[in-house]
Amino acid sequence: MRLMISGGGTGGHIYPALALIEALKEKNPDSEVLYVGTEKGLESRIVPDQGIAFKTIRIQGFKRSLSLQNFKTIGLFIKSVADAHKMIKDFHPDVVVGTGGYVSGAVVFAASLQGIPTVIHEQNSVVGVTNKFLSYFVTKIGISFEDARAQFPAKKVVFTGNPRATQVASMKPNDALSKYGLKPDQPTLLIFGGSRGAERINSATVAALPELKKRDYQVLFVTGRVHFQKISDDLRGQEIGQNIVIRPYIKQMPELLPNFQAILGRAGATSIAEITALGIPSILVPSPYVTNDHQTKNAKSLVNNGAAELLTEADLTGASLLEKVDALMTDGKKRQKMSVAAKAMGRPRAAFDLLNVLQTVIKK
Ligand SMILES: CC(=O)N[C@H]1[C@@H](OP(=O)(O)OP(=O)(O)OC[C@H]2O[C@@H](n3ccc(=O)[nH]c3=O)[C@H](O)[C@@H]2O)O[C@H](CO)[C@@H](O)[C@@H]1O
Repeated sequence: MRLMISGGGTGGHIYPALALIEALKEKNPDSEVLYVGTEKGLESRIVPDQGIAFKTIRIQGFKRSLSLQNFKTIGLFIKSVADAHKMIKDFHPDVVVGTGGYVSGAVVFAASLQGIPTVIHEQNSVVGVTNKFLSYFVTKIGISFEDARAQFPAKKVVFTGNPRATQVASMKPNDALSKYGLKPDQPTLLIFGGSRGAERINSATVAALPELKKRDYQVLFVTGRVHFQKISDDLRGQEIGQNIVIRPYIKQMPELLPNFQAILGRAGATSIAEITALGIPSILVPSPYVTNDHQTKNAKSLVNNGAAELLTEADLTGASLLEKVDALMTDGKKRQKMSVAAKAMGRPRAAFDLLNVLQTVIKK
């Protein structure tokens, strides 16, 4: 198969694309893949690292309010569609896939204009702007939450789950924590705010550190690259504690994930796919800054099934974080229940189910 794929901006759009590529290479090692992203998005750091062919186009997002900038954006969109058009002509894909972000809008739209089979993948329960636009042109749409179905043309929708689930589901506990200076045999909590980090989760964690360092469990606190320097500066001279490790970003999240007894984090859709694939108990702090509050919806789908706990950003302080985390890390029975409930929601075959969708549109 010759696959052209595009997903950009944040990890939540990029990792599902990489997981789909991994599944394709497993089933069909001779496949050719070209990933199209932007220079500015996280994909320009993440994708070439994986040894995947990567090209960029320029694009920018629309402002939600009426703005002169939007005229420039329309100009850039037309140019980026033309650039994508040329890349498609050169690469001759059998299918073009978009996993979200503005860049996938230009690439998938250009492919559909050329009559090439196209598939988009929606990770969230509330559909993103780009995928909503593309849904009128594409051949098929893979979704990860049933709630998304009604927001798309019904005939095109296939429930696949999020391909990232497949990539992490097969991972077993291992000693990867030792690479970060943590003990593999000790209960460990991951605190992180999605692929870019979250300032409020970071500040609440920093406030809780003087207590966290006295605990029997370990904490891996991942700040997000942009926040790391400031946190390091703020903590300079303070004794952090042997059981706490602070990092800007984790490149090898799949191998680390099975080693956590619990996670405190945002409720981004790809994080949720990982949590449910592995059955990891979690405390979710949905970002209130995303379109239509979709992270709250993502989080509630777990909370309503007893798979996770909710901590709203409005209620998030060092003290409330500590209280929730302590309660979970010291109650093995509760974690066990949440783990079973979370795992029941997992979609470990998602990448292969999405791959099947690609194969059916190519055959057509
Ligand atoms: C602020 C924002 O717009 N967030 C959106 C973005 O979130 P975001 O990009 O944060 O995506 P998710 O939380 O869904 O996924 C983050 C991904 O990054 C990985 N990771 C994270 C940190 C790290 O150090 N290393 C690492 O590999 C995680 O393992 C996961 O695979 O896309 C999601 C999927 O469309 C949406 O649901 C979120 O609402």
